[in-house]
Amino acid sequence: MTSKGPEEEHPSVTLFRQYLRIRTVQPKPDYGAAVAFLEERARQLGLSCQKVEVAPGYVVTVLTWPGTNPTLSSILLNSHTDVVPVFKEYWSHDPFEAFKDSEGYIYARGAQDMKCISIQYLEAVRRLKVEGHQFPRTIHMTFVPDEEVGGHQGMELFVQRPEFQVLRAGFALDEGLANPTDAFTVFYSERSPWWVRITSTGRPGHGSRFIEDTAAEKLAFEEQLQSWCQAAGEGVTFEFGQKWTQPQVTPTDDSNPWWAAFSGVCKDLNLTLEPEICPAATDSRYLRAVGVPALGFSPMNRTPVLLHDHDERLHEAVFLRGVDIYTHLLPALASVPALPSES
Ligand SMILES: CSCC[C@H](NC=O)C(=O)O
Ligand SMILES: [Zn+2]
Ligand SMILES: [Zn+2]
Repeated sequence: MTSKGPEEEHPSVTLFRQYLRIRTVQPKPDYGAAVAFLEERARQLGLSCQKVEVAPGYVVTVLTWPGTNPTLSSILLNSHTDVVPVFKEYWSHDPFEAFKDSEGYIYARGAQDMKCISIQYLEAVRRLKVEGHQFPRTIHMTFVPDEEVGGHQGMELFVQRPEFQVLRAGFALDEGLANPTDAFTVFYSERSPWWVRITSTGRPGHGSRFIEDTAAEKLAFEEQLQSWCQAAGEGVTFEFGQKWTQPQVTPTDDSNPWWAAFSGVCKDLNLTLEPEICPAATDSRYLRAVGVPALGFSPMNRTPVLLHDHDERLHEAVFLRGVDIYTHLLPALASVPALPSES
């Protein structure tokens, strides 16, 4: 796809670039500006907009497109609003300018992780609404803060709130990763993060030894740490910065009607899926832990994995193809017939 001049730019791309310019960058994200942007989108789309302040200054914004059958559970489309910091000196362009080069690559922090997805959800819903569609299941879009620092002031609190219960989420989509090949990655589970802080009050100097990443999977790992600290002598302690112990798997076979709908659409569109366990933690873990099956999916094929990297970028054609893909996925997901538990 050749690049178009600004006057010819696809409006979905223009909206994406506007959202990328909002500085929701850790450690001091401008969440107020993101919420205002989303409220305006809700107004434009004729959707209700609910703001749930899960902690002071931490708002989860929920845009809702009601379905025709309120007895059915809903589809939850999740994205986080925060982005990771930048080392500006290593970027070819200002990471908050959303510069588009002559080939159509959009450079910005959040271009892959994951402001693209937020706008793709919104633009897919807009298209479907304009075409006059309505589906049995309600579609909620949740825009959550704090994911990049663990989600403790975001999704972790939100799933415990009455406002979350009221959504009656039956299935969720959340972030995945770009895939440099022709295929699309989809995550059905995650590694469980165990972040360990070891404190040694012994002799000064560099007393640390980095832990092999696979060791955290061993059931006896905590005891091993305990014994290492004891063996090291008085005044050596450890604490967990994160310790996730509720790994859940979303089934990827046709016994799961959500998977059947999701993978069926991908098949119809001739998209090759690569189902994997996510090598990192996302807000999906909080959703799965409260019983909501979730898939991590960022529709970016033929795209190098550049999240958190310098020069994070996404081609506008890949972005627009993602809007198309959600435009096909949402009708199928929001039309999944009543589950046995719903009848
Ligand atoms: C699907 S990989 C991305 C997951 C990751 N979560 C926090 O590090 C993030 O950067 O948002
Ligand atoms: Zn992310
Ligand atoms: Zn990230």
